Amino acid sequence: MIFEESTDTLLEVNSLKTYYATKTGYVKAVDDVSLFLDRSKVLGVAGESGCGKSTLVTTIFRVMPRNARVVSGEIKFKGQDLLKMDLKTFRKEIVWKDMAYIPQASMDVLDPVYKVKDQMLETILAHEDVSRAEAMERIYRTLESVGVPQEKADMFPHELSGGQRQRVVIAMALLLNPSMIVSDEATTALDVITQAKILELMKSLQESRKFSMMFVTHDLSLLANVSDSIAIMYAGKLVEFGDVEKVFSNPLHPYTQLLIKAIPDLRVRKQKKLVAIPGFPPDLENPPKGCRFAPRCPLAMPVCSEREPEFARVEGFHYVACHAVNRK
Ligand SMILES: Nc1ncnc2c1ncn2[C@@H]1O[C@H](COP(=O)(O)OP(=O)(O)OP(=O)(O)O)[C@@H](O)[C@H]1O
Repeated sequence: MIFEESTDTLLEVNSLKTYYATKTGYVKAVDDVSLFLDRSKVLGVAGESGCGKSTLVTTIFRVMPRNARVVSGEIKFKGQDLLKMDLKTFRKEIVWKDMAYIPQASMDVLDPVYKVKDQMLETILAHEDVSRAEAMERIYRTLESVGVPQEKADMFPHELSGGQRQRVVIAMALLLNPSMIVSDEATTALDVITQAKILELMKSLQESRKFSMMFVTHDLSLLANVSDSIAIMYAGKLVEFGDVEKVFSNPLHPYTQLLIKAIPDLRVRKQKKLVAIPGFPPDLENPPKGCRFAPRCPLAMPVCSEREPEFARVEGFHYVACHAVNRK
């Protein structure tokens, strides 16, 4: 799928399908997803747990579980299909250097047996031909830019608080000055105040350093103030994609509408009753025919359980896959 709205494309995911092989069949975790991210922009990706967000991210970084297969599609980064690159070259030339990853669990990146500075040093020296002294200088500068005092560099990850560890992981991601940073539920494990601080830090770093960011979360409310565009996933499918203002002010897909209704309004003291979405996401090994959201959809029509809705442009940079919207 070609998106005309992309003016300065950095990342382009085209018709991507990533399935997991199981004893009984295939879990269609990412099933024909297309999206893009422009340079110096932020793309927010949201959806309930199990909708395929992490599978999308691990496919981009080629760190999928062993039973995962890319069935079809391409992931173009700076015009080059990452899935076709030799894995060794990809790891040496692209990962960390040009695109970095901040996962939910900081300990997935930080090795507990290395001091912070030694891990950071290794990351720099594995990719760049610089002296140790230059590398150390950069480590201290980067730690400072994320609000971690230099002396913490001598500590082991377990000696830091959860928030500090997450800041160190952000510093790791920044070390080689990548063009894109992907954050997968990077603030989820933190308390609400630390979460807000980390989010603010990531946004200010993105603005000052001008990298592109893909921010993945199950919490749509986090995306309103940081994103330029929003992609909503449901059961392995992209159901809505567009400019952040369009998606928040005029959500078109019934699933997006329900997600937005479920966001508490912090300005109101007495909360109206929050709307929980009834039912559960489908089994991705045997997804329902037609629209995967139809069994839970308040607007479902007979056609919805017959035919899959087309992912189509509604107006400007705003796409949706819904029979009810697209037939209007
Ligand atoms: N290794 C695996 N083998 C089989 N199925 C898997 C595997 N990993 C994930 N899945 C399934 O693939 C689907 C998508 O999972 P994924 O982790 O990508 O979703 P998610 O939106 O990131 O959820 P969460 O936020 O809970 O991680 C889910 O149904 C999940 O159970």
